[in-house]
Amino acid sequence: MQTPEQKFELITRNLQEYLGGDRIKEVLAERDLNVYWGTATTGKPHIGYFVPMAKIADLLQAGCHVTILFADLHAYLDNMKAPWSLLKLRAKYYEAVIKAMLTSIGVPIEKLKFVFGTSFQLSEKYTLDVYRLTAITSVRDAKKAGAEVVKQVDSPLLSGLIYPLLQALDEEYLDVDCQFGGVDQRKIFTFAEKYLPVLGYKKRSHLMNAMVGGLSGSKMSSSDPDSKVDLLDSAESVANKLKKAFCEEGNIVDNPLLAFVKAVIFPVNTLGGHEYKFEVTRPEKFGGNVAYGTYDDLEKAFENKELHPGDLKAATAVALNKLLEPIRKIWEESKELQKLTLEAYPPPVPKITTEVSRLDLRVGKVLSVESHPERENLYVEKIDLGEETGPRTIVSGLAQFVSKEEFTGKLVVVASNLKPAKFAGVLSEGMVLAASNSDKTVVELLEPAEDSIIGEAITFEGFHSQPDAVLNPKHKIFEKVAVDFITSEECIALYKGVPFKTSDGPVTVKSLKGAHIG
Ligand SMILES: N[C@@H](Cc1ccc(O)cc1)C(=O)O
Repeated sequence: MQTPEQKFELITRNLQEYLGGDRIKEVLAERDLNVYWGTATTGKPHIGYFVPMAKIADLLQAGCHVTILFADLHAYLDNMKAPWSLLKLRAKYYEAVIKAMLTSIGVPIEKLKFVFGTSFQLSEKYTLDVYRLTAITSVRDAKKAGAEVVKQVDSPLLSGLIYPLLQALDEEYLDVDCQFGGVDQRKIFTFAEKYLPVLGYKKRSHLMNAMVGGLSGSKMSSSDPDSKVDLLDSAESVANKLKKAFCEEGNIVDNPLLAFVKAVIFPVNTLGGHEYKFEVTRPEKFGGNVAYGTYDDLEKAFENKELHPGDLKAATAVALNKLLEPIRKIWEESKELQKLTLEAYPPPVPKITTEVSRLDLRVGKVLSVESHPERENLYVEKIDLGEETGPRTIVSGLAQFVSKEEFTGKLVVVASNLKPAKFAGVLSEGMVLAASNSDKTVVELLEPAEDSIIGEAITFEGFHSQPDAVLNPKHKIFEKVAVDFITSEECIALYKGVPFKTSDGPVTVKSLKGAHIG
């Protein structure tokens, strides 16, 4: 049996900071503590996640009731780091990988409670509390609270302001005494301490672990592949990344490797009072094998230059791979998890450049349509392409196929970087795209989806867009590309089988299938 003091010691050891220690002690004097740790289900979790996992092991050992929150809605609210369509899949991936990590370090996962944010954050009561909270929170406080967690962008979104409010409410709805998180969460934690009581809810305590730095010296981030070690990286890749890590001989202050060994390797391997030695293997001529029983011994040896960076890196790679091996094994043995990984984090389609990349196709709005003064098969339109220089004049051979009434006001697709050319005396500054059947008896306009934006570019997935300012007519780029413009069985305009797209979806024609576009 542990005393409340022993439990408190275990709960708070190795933390960078905690708030509300007295309240924790009060609870412990009567019963075990209810705690939760939340993670937004965004990018793939990396090895830095071992730090909170080690603390979760401590919490369980101290008899705490621990809940793990997969904050799926938060992943969306933070600049759509997880797009809505991938939300469920990302949350599933997190669940699998976090459970694998816990298992790898010997934590009995059946003692934990796992909860998804959207399973309770969309209830009527919770939603009303969000509104109540928005009505008493200043924009300034909301902004400040999220500053170190929510991605800061040039034009901040409202969702990022609401994020900390929901995190504060989670404490009430998960019915805990205490929230645990990285020290980066500090401002959200103090926000919660200030505002929950205003809503008539209990003020919670907060536990904060230190953040481990990225291997190149900065914060570990998914956007810098060399600074981040993924939980499913191969053993060789782990060794290679550590080899490249920033680690100066004798420097113990700015040393991501040592920081990682201190925050993860020692705590994880000494859970439950286990004996552990950090082992370094090296040839006799470099001092032979050594083992360090405490982090302090290791640090001292490194500071005194008795341990070389190369040897520290190799030894850390071995220790880390021991933690990762069971996780890799779970994935290797599960086709389902491999599939989930690909679905939750679809690899970006590599883009290619072809002649279509050089075209500049834009959404235009037809403002007016006149008959051409000399040619009865031609129209002269004014078309708005959203340009500061005003609408363009464009001549089109559509008079026999489309009435003026039908044409006026329509959204169309305009080839906007053709060299301006005269048609029977009228200068045309572009070309309206249309599909036609083989004997040219039916011609139909290409129609962007109705909420497309005037002036936006038509895109083709998988193809780069690098339009020429003006296409040289001698090279016949447009003509060459147009050979591969064709409408599908669903009347969608395609280039080599890829739809013409705007922000509102594919571009279509009224009825022509398998028809050429020009
Ligand atoms: N803010 C946490 C995620 C989180 C979300 C909601 C919570 O209630 C708790 C935690 C993070 O940065 O990952």
